[in-house]
Amino acid sequence: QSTPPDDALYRALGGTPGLTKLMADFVPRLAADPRIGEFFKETKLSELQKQLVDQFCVVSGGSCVYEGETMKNSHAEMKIRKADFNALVEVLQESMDRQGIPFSVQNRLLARLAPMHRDIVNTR
Ligand code: HEM
Repeated sequence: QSTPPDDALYRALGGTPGLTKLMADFVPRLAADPRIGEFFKETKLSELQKQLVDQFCVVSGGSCVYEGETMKNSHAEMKIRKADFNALVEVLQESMDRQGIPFSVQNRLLARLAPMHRDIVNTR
């Protein structure tokens, strides 16, 4: 018998409805960000938004299926610096603030995203 997934963080984020609202705010802000908006100029934002909802659901312990690419493959063609990664995290924090997500919940999510920098940041 397998242990049930710990979905406490997923629930604290408001489940799929909460994540859907969060990404609806976050993705347009990313695309408009003066520091990193340029990266997204060829991106179909509605598709990215959907992939992010699924990915954040999985990362936070919800029972979703993420069908997108690995972080390594999806970012390989872009030259992403640590500063770009940090800028994205800042925009995400702004969006989480706007959704009223408590700071402790924000930090639990960010702790699960942080290790992804190894696959995403590929340029000095
Ligand atoms: C924790 C940090 C990040 C996470 C969790 C993340 C997650 C994702 C996901 C799930 C996708 C979709 C992959 C797919 O459709 O198969 C994606 C695509 C993309 N990411 Fe990230 N990403 C992160 C950081 C960054 C950073 C720092 C940049 C650039 C500043 C960036 C730029 C992009 C772009 C431009 C695409 C779309 C590629 C396309 O048009 O198909 N990402 N990311």
